[in-house]
Amino acid sequence: MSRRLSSSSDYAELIDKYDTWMFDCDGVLWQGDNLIEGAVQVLQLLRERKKKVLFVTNNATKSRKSYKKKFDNLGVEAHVDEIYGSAYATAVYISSVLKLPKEKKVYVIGMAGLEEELREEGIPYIGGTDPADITLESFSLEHFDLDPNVAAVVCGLDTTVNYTKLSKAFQYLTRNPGCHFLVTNEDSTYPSGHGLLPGAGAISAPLRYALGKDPTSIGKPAKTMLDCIQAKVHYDPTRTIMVGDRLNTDILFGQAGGVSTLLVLTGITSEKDITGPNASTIVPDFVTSSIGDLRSIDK
Ligand SMILES: O=C(O)[C@H](O)[C@H](O)COP(=O)(O)O
Ligand SMILES: [Mg+2]
Repeated sequence: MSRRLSSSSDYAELIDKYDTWMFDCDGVLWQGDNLIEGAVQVLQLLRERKKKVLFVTNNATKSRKSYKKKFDNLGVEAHVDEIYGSAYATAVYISSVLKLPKEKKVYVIGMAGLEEELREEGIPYIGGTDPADITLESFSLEHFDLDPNVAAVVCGLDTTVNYTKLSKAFQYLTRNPGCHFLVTNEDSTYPSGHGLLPGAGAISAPLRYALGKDPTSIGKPAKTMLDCIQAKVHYDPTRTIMVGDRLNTDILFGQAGGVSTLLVLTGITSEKDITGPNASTIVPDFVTSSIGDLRSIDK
């Protein structure tokens, strides 16, 4: 049973109990470019109390550096080494786990953030934002030159996905022996500033169906994301809390990582998902309406 938080003493107790705060982004700190009310003040009061603040997002459209710009633009204090995105974790997974030979490259279904993190890790790639692939022309297999050096296909949230990208990815995954099928994350939906949109999981779904096989998923709740953080940050899991808006990514991620979990209802998950006959079997430790609620300790 989750503990519902509502009073300023509840929040004061919570803040005293945890030294490291892992924050999901979409649906917790913001929706699109709209900040959640009180999010900035809460991050400030945690920093004033010398708490470690980390940002752990499945959104692969941005790199850590472009996220830093978003934080700056929104007036939220954040540092690149506090930001862990699935694009970064995917690039690190390819360089440190797959260790592709240097002549090998990745075919990308995804956006600039993913490409930037691949470049940062020195991983060559094709596809992605290449205008040749962002086309409404019908795909011609007859004129398609298969690149034998493509050793992995990576699929993330891509608002320019089309039949050409899916077809090229399908060719590499079915014709290049041992070609790895990776997805940055599997979120079914994305909480934009104007409502729900299909998520990264919906972008890779056609490929999974066509291939009849599941990819390796890097983002939350996968351990690969936690490995990425633990490689850089020391924290005590018993004094760490993961704050998220999605049960099957953020809360499962926290539970798998042995840290406590706080669910907020400003994003994907709503009251009906956690109460009543159809309540999820994923049960967070704590629930509160919004991250902004924690401001009440200062009142
Ligand atoms: O479709 C997606 O990629 C997700 O909806 C989105 O990116 C989730 O981001 P997060 O809530 O983990 O910050
Ligand atoms: Mg979220």
